Amino acid sequence: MKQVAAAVIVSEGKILAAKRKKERLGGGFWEFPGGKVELGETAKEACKREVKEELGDECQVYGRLPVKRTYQTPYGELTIDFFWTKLLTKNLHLVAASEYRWLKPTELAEVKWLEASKDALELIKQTDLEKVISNGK
Ligand SMILES: Nc1nc2c([nH]c(=O)n2[C@H]2C[C@H](O)[C@@H](COP(=O)(O)OP(=O)(O)OP(=O)(O)O)O2)c(=O)[nH]1
Repeated sequence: MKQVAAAVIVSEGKILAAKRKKERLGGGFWEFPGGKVELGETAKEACKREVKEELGDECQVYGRLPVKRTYQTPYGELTIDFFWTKLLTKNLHLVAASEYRWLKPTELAEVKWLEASKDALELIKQTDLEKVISNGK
């Protein structure tokens, strides 16, 4: 089974959404930056690495979102770990996605998300984002 780590990046009350390039699986749909966990790495480490690869930025990874982990998708069965994440420098190089948007929780439904990201979206809407990434954890 494919194991995936995804970053729910929070900044000033907004969440970073990325649009997958057309030619990729799930192309044209929106997702949280991330990708497959590699051999010998934890999901949290993969989350950090993918943010660096896809956005060119360092980040701080906080806790896991308490949502379902296993999803049946058109691309097979996936285990996805979503992590609350904060960028440390905001030097975004938009390398991996075709487009990015910072969305308020109330605006998340304005883009078409991958099906397996939807539990995370629901949870985000119910969460006080200030609390999630405060305390310098
Ligand atoms: N990053 C991410 N992937 C998601 C989300 N929701 C969801 O279903 N996925 C799926 C899409 C893909 O099938 C899989 C992620 O794998 P990927 O192909 O993007 O991984 P990767 O970046 O390592 O890709 P590659 O190097 O093989 O191109 O997880 C999400 O919110 N974020």
